[in-house]
Amino acid sequence: MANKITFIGAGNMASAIIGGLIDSGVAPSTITATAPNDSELASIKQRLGINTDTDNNAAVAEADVVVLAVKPQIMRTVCEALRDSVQRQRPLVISIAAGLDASTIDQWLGGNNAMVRCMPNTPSLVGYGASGLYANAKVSDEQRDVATQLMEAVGIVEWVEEEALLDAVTAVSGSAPAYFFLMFEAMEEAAVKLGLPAATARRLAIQTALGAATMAQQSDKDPATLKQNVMSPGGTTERAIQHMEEAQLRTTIADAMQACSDRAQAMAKELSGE
Ligand SMILES: NC(=O)C1=CN([C@@H]2O[C@H](COP(=O)(O)OP(=O)(O)OC[C@H]3O[C@@H](n4cnc5c(N)ncnc54)[C@H](O)[C@@H]3O)[C@@H](O)[C@H]2O)C=CC1
Ligand SMILES: O=C(O)[C@@H]1CCC=N1
Repeated sequence: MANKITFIGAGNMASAIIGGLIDSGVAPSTITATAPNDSELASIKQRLGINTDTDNNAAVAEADVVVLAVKPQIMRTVCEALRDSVQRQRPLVISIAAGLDASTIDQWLGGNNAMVRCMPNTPSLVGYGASGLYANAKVSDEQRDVATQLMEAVGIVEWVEEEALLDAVTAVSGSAPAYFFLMFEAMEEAAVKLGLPAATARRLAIQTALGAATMAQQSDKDPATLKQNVMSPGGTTERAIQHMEEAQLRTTIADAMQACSDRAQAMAKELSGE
């Protein structure tokens, strides 16, 4: 891992990644996180033993890697204020902000930067993240490895070679935890109608999702085969799946993911000021 990593922003995602890095053996003394006020930083400093700073420029001055982990809406202001420090230091810049193109952030930072754009998801907070990564032409193989290691500290990593594909990543993993949470809500409501206590239903549904995901991950069979294995001919599962297919669940999912990807594109335009 590179010598010095600075996180601009010390919120949920930054602290999840920092926690993962420390668990994977990175020395806390090599990590710095920034935020506008000391009270937020005090708790992360105490919990994780890292360096903290309320001055973004000072924190970037010696960094090999800068992770931009502020909300997309304030990214422009934050980057423009960092421009001189970044141009002087030339770190690898990794943005985890949703909906902001690498080229837009690069411009705000003065241009010609080695930029990685990452689309993470919230299960990164519990070490089960799934991140899509894209690198611009300035990023070296070594820097790619650094970005991979960084995001693998909180889950799995997939690289895409075209930035536009991050919109598809947003649809399949960035936003997707919410699809499964919706499924849990719906299953719990339906189970309550069938007579189960809500807490029992929730526990059973969540454990079933965990079990199905673990099986799908560990098995050499594809999801269609695993599904078929649950469906006894003329049995209960077959009836449930038949109902979902007739109700066009696949089309609903496809349409939802298309809408998600379309919104990612529109957000990129809005946020870049186009
Ligand atoms: N794909 C996804 O599901 C997710 C993507 N993200 C992306 O990660 C980024 C961070 O999100 P969260 O950690 O959830 O946000 P958060 O609100 O928890 O953290 C933002 C941090 O930025 C700090 N901050 C605000 N102004 C600052 C400034 N001028 N200088 C330095 N720090 C400043 C705040 O104090 C806070 O520590 C966002 O851009 C978001 O789009 C985050 C969560 C999930
Ligand atoms: O909903 C959003 O806009 C962000 C991007 C991916 C997950 N959350």
